[in-house]
Amino acid sequence: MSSKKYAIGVDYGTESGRAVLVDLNDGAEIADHVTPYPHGVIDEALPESGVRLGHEWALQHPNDYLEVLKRSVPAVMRASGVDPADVIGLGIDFTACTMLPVDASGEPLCFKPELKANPHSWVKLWKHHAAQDEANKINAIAAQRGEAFLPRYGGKISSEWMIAKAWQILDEAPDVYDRADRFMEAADWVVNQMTGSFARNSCTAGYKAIWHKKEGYPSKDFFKALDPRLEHLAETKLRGDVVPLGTKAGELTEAMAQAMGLKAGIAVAVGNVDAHAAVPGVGVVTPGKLVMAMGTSICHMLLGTEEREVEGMCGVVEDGIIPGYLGYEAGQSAVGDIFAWFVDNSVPAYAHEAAKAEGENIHAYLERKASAYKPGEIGLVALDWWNGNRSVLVDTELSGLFLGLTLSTKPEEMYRALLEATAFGTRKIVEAFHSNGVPVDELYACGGLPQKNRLLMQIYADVTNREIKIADSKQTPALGAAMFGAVAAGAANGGYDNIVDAARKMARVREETFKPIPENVAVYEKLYQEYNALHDYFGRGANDVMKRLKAIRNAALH
Ligand SMILES: Nc1ncnc2c1ncn2[C@@H]1O[C@H](COP(=O)(O)OP(=O)(O)O)[C@@H](O)[C@H]1O
Ligand SMILES: O=C(CO)[C@@H](O)[C@@H](O)COP(=O)(O)O
Repeated sequence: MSSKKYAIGVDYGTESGRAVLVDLNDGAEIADHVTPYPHGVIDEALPESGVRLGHEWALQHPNDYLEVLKRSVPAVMRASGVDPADVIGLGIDFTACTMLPVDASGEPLCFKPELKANPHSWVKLWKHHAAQDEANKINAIAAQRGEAFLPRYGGKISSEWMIAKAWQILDEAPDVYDRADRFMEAADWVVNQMTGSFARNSCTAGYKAIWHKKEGYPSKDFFKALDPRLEHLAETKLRGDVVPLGTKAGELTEAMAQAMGLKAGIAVAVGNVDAHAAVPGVGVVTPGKLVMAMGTSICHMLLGTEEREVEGMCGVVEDGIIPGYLGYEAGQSAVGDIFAWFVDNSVPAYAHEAAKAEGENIHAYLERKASAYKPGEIGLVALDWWNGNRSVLVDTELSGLFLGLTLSTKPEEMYRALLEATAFGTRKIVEAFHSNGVPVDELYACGGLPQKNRLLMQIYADVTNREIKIADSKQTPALGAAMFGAVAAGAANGGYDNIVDAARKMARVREETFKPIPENVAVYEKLYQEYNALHDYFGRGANDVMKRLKAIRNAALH
């Protein structure tokens, strides 16, 4: 045992989970290890039974999450050579709302032989979008009843969230609904597997399950108005104490400690949302600083001192990110995913070959070629709705659009247009907050994208006309999760008593920042007006062609 103390943060992403061992003195990331989920994202057919899934479905296998603990935690311990006796706490962060039905002992219903061929018994991943009908009804009924919670979620409850997903289970698989003792966030379920605790964290409950610190869940009357069978949802299948971030959920059990190569009894913090854990991870503990967790999607987080209504925000939750502040969240449901789609589906062989000849990956090749253009020179504008629109329109039925294509358009121009489109989407969000009394003075970026694509970051600075600071940490959500693990352990055990102290000691940003270039800002201002016009035309009902196309496609499929 040494005088140095450590915590482990485990970050559960969409495709993989990673464990990071962190030095509690300065936040140094001593070792990290990634475990790709053995079953990945299940969006075509169920494992074993082969049952086919519908459009917009996205499931996961709960055992994959435990695999991450069993493979990646021992791997970081081995690689670091740190004595397990010096690891005092563990925290996790997760995609959300990623939810699953479990029985009274916490066993996922998809483990039961008689239920495993039913898709509704599996984990519904955050990007499972098949509960849109339920979400539409939730919104219509909540608006009609004048429910006070609706403005706190930007006027719309998303199909990605807990109530819509639970209701979809009831609608389509009432037997699975009846068998479910609880619906749990995967974040809370993994903590349950490590500790035995059924505590629910206030972050996922607040942002994803319409829970409020003072008012709790929506009323029984509201649930009954949705469907009489849902009347008791909150006190039955959503029951469990909702506790603040940084709370110790419990202690690591003997069995899990053995499997993970750690000491039994160490503090395990309640779970957190990946994007939200990144906020203290970049050292943001005060208002005015918008944190962008940039990867397959972007989540935008911001602290405020007052509760404001902001169109299309994902939510405002008291203490939802940092205790003492209102935590605001907005987001874009596809960003890196759009670039991935483009390189996988729309880049011709000659470009792939040229990239290969240069020894570059295809993104780096397209970034280099796209950097040769000045803003405006490509003559294209795109709408970044390949996975629907999460903010500010909150509509998963919207889809992508390219405008300005000609016979001479090159793949790198289209790539640049997509980078710009996602930047315009972020600007829309920045403006929604800023003009509604939640100031955005600076941007902070973390996640995979800022490290992968400099052009992208410069475009974001130019389009938003704001300086962007970049997290020094490569694994910012995991660092944030480890900080909460240290808070769960407490200062008396070598950790911290609160997240602000932990962030001050452990978080860093890089010296280099991305600053807006005035001549680029001026051109992007014009392009943004064009984006905005298209955004409103296709997104606010003037032309619902995107929805009609989906309806025609659905009819053709049946
Ligand atoms: N050079 C690049 N430029 C832009 N996007 C990239 C580049 N390389 C990979 N991507 C995209 O980054 C995303 C992965 O981001 P990352 O932060 O690592 O993952 P996650 O969001 O799952 O945590 C993928 O969607 C991928 O298409
Ligand atoms: O919805 C949220 C956060 O609210 C995210 O968990 C979800 O967008 C997934 O994020 P990543 O793409 O894994 O960064």
